Parts: sequence; structure tokens; C-alpha cells
Amino acid sequence: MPNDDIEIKTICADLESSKFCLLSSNHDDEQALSEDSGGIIKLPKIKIFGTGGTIASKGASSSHTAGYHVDLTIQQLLESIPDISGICEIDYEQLCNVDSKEIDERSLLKIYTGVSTALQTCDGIVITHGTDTLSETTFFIESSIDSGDVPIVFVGSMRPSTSVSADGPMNLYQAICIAASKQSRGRGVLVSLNDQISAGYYITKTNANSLDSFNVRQGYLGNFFNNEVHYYWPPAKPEVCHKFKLRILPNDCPDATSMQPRFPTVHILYGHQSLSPELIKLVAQQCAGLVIATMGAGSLPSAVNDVILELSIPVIYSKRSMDGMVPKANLPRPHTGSNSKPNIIASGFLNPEKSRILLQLCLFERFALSEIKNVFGRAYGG
Ligand SMILES: NC(=O)C[C@H](N)C(=O)O
Repeated sequence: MPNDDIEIKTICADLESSKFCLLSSNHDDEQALSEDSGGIIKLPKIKIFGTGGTIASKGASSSHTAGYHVDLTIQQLLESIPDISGICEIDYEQLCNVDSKEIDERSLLKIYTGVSTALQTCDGIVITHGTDTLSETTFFIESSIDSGDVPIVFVGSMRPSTSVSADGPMNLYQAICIAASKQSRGRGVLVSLNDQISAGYYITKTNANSLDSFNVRQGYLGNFFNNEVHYYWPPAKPEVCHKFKLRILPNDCPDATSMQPRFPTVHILYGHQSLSPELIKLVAQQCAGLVIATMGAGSLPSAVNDVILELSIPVIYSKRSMDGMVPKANLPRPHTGSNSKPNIIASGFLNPEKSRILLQLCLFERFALSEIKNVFGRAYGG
């Protein structure tokens, strides 16, 4: 029986070398609407998690865009957006309600658990989050969860809910539409902000104040305008992302009843002229791994390199510069005759905060140094 819903088009008139593409005749399915056998429209199920941030904040007056505090629940936030009852079915949950500077491993694991559970039953997930550390959470979730086709859309705002022209309600509305759109399937972790759709793995906050606060050198994935989702590219996930399985064992949890693991401590130090080798020694005693925002593409004073080469912990050389990369070729090597193991790893294009999370995940999984190098090697470091 021919299927009338499918239109077969010949791209090339020459039948010998022709290619066929299958096009569904129903092209205007902006939302993931589908009919069951009884002809009843089934709306996509979207789970919305609230975690706080400026999007959930109130300021002293409508002209204040600083000095505000988190004060709105996810339910109150949802009351501020246009009607979405024709777009999707929603269910919401407050995971925490904090400025994103307070997001720690506990909150990350709450988000991880919430997302993993919701993936069993939902067609899309939306997470409200402060923008300051949003890129760390999106990087963590993309690195630890394989969401298959289900999009996970993070959203925040730059102005508090009380300000004139608050951007939160529109950003949240757009995030829900993006999560409900069939076009978002198979795209992993996304970020919706200021009408732009970006990959959660690559995003970086580059402006501390403006509405156009995120910048992605790898390019935006799409844009939302006037109720329409437009993607520039077909579905894709970050090629270089290492997926961790996060096997949480009782031994990893200080409190066995809560099964809340403790991630290994990794600190970040900022490179600068006259960086003290003594500071490196002091900090290295307090952590399982270290990340350094080096100058240029891996430069640190020779005295600092010498101290680092003597450490027994892995040290990631990342960069202060927003763009560019730290290649392996720029790493200092142990002096001839020295016994020190090459414990220094290049971050590739990963910035210090993403390198920190990646190293934590590697150490949590008890990876050997060579495996850690391979993981960073995917991001063109190692
Ligand atoms: N725009 C914001 O969301 C900034 C806020 N301090 C936060 O990260 O929670």
C-alpha cells in the first residue's frame, strides 16, 4: 500500500544516478503534536525544573537591574508567561532556588537525578538557572547524560522579574516552545537566551550585564522569533564530548543513606606575571587536581612549571584568553634525568571552569593519567 503521507522526490533528473529523499507531507509541525489512533491530539510532555537565578529574582524597584535577590518559585515564573496549553503539557518541580553562585555538587546531582528521571517519561525538559554558572551546569549535564532524542533546554535571564522589560518571561516561554518542538529532538543540551539557541556544551557567558550575555564561537544553533523555532543546522551533538556513566558507589558517598557522592576537589588558579610557585605548592596540598588559567596558549613562569612538574596530581593547563586553545606542543616537559611523571595535561579549547568539571568527572571515575589525557585529547588537548 503506498503511503500518501510520504512524498518521494527525485533530486536528479538522470535516473541512473538519482537520489531519493523522503519528505513528510506534514511540514508545518512546529510543535511536536501527534495524533493517536483515535484522532486525539497528543501534546508533548515537558518537565520544567526551577533552580533560581536572576530569572527568579526581584529587585528594589523597576529601574533596578542589580542588587536583587531570588524570590520567585517556578510556579510563579510560569504564571508570568503566555498561555502554553495549546503547545504542550507541563509538569514542574522546584529543585532548589538560589543564585547560581550557590550551585554546588549537591545541586548538580539534584539536577542530574531530576533530568535522568524525567527522561523516562518526557518529550522535553526545561531548566531555569542563573546565568553566571549556567555553562558549568550545561557542560556537566551534557557530559554525564545521554538524553537520546529528548532536548534539555536551559534558560535564564539578565534582568530581574521586577525590572522594566524583564527578559525572563519571554526567555522561559521560548525555552518551553523549543523543548516542545520536534525540530529540537536529538540536539542534547541547549541554551535559550535572548532569542538565540546555543549548544550547552560550548556556551560561555561573555558579558556580565547585557541581555546578549552568551557568546558561542562555534556559532548559534538557531533562533526563536515570533513563535517560530529556526535551526541553522540539522540535529547534532558536540563531537568532542566525552560521556561519563557516573557510577555512584556507596564508598563515594560520605553519607551512605543519602547516596550523595563527594566529587574530588579540583581548584582553579589564575596565571599572571610573577605568579608565585609557593602558591601552587600550597593549593596543590588541598586538592586532587588543579586547573591553571595560563597566559596565552600555556605560558607560565619557568619556576612555576618546575614546581608543577614535581607534583603528583594532574594539572590542566587551560587559558585566560576566551578564544583559542592550549595545545599539547606547548606543555613543559620534565628535565632530562628527572623522575617526575608527565602530570601536565593541555585543556585544548576548554576554558578553566569546564576543564575543572571534566577533571572532576575523570577523577570521580578513577581514570588513570593516560585516560585523563585521552579525554582532554578529544577537546584537542591531552
Ligand atoms: N543573570 C543571572 O542569572 C545572574 C545571577 N547572579 C545568577 O547567576 O544567578
